[in-house]
Amino acid sequence: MISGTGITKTFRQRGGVLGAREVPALRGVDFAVPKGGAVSFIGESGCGKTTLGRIVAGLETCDSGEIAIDDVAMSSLSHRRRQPYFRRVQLIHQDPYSALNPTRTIHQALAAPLALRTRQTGRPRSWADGRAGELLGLVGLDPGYVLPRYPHQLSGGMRQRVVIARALTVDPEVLVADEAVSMIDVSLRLGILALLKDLRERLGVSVLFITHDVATARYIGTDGELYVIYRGQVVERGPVETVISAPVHPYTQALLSAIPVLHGLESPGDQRVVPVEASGEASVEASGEHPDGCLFASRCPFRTERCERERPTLGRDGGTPQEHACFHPERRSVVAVPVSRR
Ligand SMILES: Nc1ncnc2c1ncn2[C@@H]1O[C@H](COP(=O)(O)OP(=O)(O)OP(=O)(O)O)[C@@H](O)[C@H]1O
Repeated sequence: MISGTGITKTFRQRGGVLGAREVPALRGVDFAVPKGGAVSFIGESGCGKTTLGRIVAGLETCDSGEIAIDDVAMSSLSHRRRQPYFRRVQLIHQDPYSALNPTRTIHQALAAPLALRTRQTGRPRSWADGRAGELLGLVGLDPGYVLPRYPHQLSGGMRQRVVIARALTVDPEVLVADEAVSMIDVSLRLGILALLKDLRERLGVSVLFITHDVATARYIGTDGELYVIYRGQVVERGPVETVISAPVHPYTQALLSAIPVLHGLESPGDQRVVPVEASGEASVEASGEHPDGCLFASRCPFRTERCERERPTLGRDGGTPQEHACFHPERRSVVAVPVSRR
């Protein structure tokens, strides 16, 4: 079990005509990934998803807040004593090509972490060779074909499976999948998602899934939780199906309404929510408009004077089944953006 409380991170960006500026990437994020569970974070580009994934995997530190692994607060440990805990959390990047050394065969890529694991667990050296084949089989690859090859000799989907196999060498308890299928050919994506789902079931590994795509979040964990993140703040959180079928925060509604559908197949609805702008950077720039108010106020069609003055926090006000950070939570029909069949 891994959890985060009040995770906050601000980056200082240099350069540009305005000189240095502070970019709040995460603003007090709370989360919990139960053992064997699936939690998805969804939001537009720049909302802080990758930063959160890196903090959870121990690759980045937060400015304030606490990460706890199996109820042990990471801040209470020295850097060295933290490492065995963070080893239980493995990050799977979106780009499987850059994650693998192009000058090493897959056998070599797996041999190093397996040699370490062999020493840690006191197993005989011969165990590592057998384990490499076992792990490749587990992720749906033929070891005889894959082991002697270099990354460029494999397809994107196969490379991502190798990256997942390498993550499994240390027997992790949590996989953090950051846009794990976004750089893979569309035809191969479903296979990788099915694999992550299968690993959850077979190995009991938890998955923290980071995506901008509602459909993949739904696929990975229909029994899990969905966190909708906007400019570093969680604005809606609840069971995946509840949040997707009955979103109450206008941002979630806008995010869902931005899903294109073919003419004639739109969801029925009577109230249109403004689609989300493509650029997260643009919304960051808009932050000056309501410095103390709701982060979404400047783009929200339902804002009131209170929203511009006060920032809502995550809670269940209004009797909704899911948590939300909105003064006007309401189920509104989401009308997907129609696109032409041609
Ligand atoms: N190392 C860094 N230095 C400065 N700013 C950063 C750094 N990493 C992230 N940021 C900024 O923090 C904000 C959140 O970035 P992050 O990559 O976490 O978002 P994201 O939701 O994962 O976006 P994307 O889907 O485009 O990767 C962005 O405004 C980004 O420009």
